[in-house]
Amino acid sequence: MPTIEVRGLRKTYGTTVAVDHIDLDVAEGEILGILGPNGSGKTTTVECVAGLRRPDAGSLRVAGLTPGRDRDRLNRIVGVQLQQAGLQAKLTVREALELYSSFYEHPADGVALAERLSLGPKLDTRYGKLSGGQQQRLAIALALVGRPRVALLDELSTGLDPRSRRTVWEVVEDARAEGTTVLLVTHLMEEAQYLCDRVALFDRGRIVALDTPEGVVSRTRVPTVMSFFRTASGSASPAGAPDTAALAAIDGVERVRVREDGRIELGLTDEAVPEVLDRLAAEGIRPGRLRVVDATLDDAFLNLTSASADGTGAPGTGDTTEEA
Ligand SMILES: Nc1ncnc2c1ncn2[C@@H]1O[C@H](COP(=O)(O)OP(=O)(O)OP(=O)(O)O)[C@@H](O)[C@H]1O
Repeated sequence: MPTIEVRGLRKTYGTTVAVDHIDLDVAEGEILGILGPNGSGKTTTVECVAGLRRPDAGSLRVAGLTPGRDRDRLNRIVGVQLQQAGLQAKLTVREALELYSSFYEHPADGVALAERLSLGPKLDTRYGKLSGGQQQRLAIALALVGRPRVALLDELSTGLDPRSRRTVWEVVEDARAEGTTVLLVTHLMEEAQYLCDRVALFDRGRIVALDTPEGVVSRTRVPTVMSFFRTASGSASPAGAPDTAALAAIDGVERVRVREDGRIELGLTDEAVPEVLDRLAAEGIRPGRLRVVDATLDDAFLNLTSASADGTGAPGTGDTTEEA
């Protein structure tokens, strides 16, 4: 039986449908990441799983318990990190850790966890006096200090510097190694790729892909990304506006865009790469600083989700720059 089971979840706020028809299983010991554009329903889903919001329809089970109904029992086995921690400003780091440890049967050593997250020197500092990054790390420590069976982490490392982020990832990995099942929301593709066994890609309140990070990437019809600066043959200078329509017409080319820095980027099949090079050569264009790389989760995200934030764009047109 999955540790987290979501079936047919629907949640509306007035006339806004935040999520609809969400089905999601998280296996014991799994780290599942939720990705998606702003307003696609990620936080709403996590808050429903945490029992903080009541769904309009659907069913939820967390370690055999029903969020909302079994609140007290759930609070003893679930650790939650929300975007707004909602801690009292006067509470010190040490007091907060002690308070949260007291909710659980077998908590970790809170001071050691704080030290790991570089909060050792701040143990006697009040929450309200911590920097944003320190508050964020404390929220993560509080979510994990109880060695919870399930951790729900919303925007785990948003706003953290690269070193802190890496430490946070290691802390989450260690929690999983001790048996914690993790559902996390992230905007960082690197984080999803590093940490998550599977990712659920949300778009406009629905799941549009649910697979391993590699599986989601392979689902886009463009396994390869080729990019270059357009320079005239024998010259290093830019050679004017590119004919993106001609490139887009090549068989196997799915997407062409001109990035802000002028780099031309194509999403395409492997087979189309020589075709594109031939076309450029025929037109007397020398591709400058040519890069041909495998598509990443970033590319899949752009390819599979709506163009604009908050779900007003059409699916599959992930770029806001020029599109051919
Ligand atoms: N308390 C609320 N009252 C009214 N509408 C809400 C409320 N919370 C969320 N919404 C709306 O529900 C939709 C989903 O919001 P949600 O916060 O779940 O998205 P999200 O994917 O977590 O977004 P973000 O990446 O910006 O955090 C959005 O249209 C949002 O405006």
